[in-house]
Amino acid sequence: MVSFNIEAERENMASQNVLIVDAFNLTLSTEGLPNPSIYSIASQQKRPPVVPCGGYTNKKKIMLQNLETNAAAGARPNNCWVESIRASSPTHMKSITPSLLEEKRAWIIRHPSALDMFHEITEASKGKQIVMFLDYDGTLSPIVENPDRAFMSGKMRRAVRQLAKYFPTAIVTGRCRDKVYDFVKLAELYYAGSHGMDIKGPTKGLKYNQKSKVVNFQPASEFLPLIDKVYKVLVEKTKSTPGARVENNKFCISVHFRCVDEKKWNDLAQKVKEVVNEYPQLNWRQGRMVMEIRPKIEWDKGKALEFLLECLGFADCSSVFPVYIGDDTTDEDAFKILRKRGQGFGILVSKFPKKTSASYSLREPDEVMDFLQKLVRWKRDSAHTTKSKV
Ligand SMILES: O=P(O)(O)OC[C@H]1O[C@H](O[C@H]2O[C@H](CO)[C@@H](O)[C@H](O)[C@H]2O)[C@H](O)[C@@H](O)[C@@H]1O
Repeated sequence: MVSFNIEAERENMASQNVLIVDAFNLTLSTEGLPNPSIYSIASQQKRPPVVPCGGYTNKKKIMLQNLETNAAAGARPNNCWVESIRASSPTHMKSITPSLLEEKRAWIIRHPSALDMFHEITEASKGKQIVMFLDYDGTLSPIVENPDRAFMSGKMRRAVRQLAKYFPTAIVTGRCRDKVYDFVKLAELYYAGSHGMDIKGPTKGLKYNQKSKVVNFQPASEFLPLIDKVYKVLVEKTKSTPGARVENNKFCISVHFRCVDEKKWNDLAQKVKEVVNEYPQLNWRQGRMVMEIRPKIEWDKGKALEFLLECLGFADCSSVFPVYIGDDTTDEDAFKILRKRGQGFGILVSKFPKKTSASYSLREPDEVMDFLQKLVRWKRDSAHTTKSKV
């Protein structure tokens, strides 16, 4: 039986900018498009072809608006984007109806809980080397208002430490690598910061494969001075917007609006857009109540995943089983790569139906921890069984 807390669902939808619209009889999907975030009905002339999205049926539709498309086209920030976030906030959103609950059930069938499907997942991994990829915010730590206080719990840290004893483990995050290391504090992990643009291998040597290489990779290093400069400009430009916060993530910049009065969202987006428009080498996309500004290079979390597999000596290996767990639109790049390779699985952390290329779901960081602990117990038990047979 699927049950969920409506208020929590609303908050989650609001924080991830998903809008459920009664009035439109359209179904939009981001299938097959680069970096899907949110597609807008209002920007129909510009939006890429619409593909029916089989899962979302009936009168209620998920309306998606792609900020990145607008940004790339040099458009003004789309009012529809602000409207979509506003309309999905707890105070504005319409009630959750039986048909939405029905959609939720249908979604869970397509993206079942990785905890419920644990046996199937481990069966599929048999004889293969599991490699773990973990996003940070919203996956290992709960979403909080102040990004500097997004601490992971001691229990979660112990779970990740145990995990890394059995499987090569990487943190793949939009954050600056040093900052995420300060939160995670585990030297035995691989870290891919700035959405994969800053990758470093373990400082505490762990060798899983004789072919593995030392890792230290920064594909956007020439953008460093530009990012620094634009960060300063954005701080200056947004300082008059109460609650706005600009975070320097080394190779990218986050402009947070979680604490900004929603009446000011449009203004803020306009300011950010004006700055980004002056630098054709940069673009932006949307995360959870955040605008992410980054270099226009062909690099993302999916590419980082492939790069790390290669470093670990698993480039053309059919016996590797990558598992990627993440909650944000930027994690979709990695989920897609796994589908394309036909290896391993993506697990989306979300409490509500959301278009995703992940195969499974987990509702929140606590469930991620349960899953990681279960994986460690399973590995320990199977190692024990193998030994006793010998
Ligand atoms: O790839 P991730 O590890 O998920 O990082 C993406 C962004 O996460 C952080 O922002 C998000 O979490 C904050 C703390 O819970 C929250 O306040 C914010 O609204 C979220 O968007 C981080 O601060 C950003 O720099 C990352 O890019």
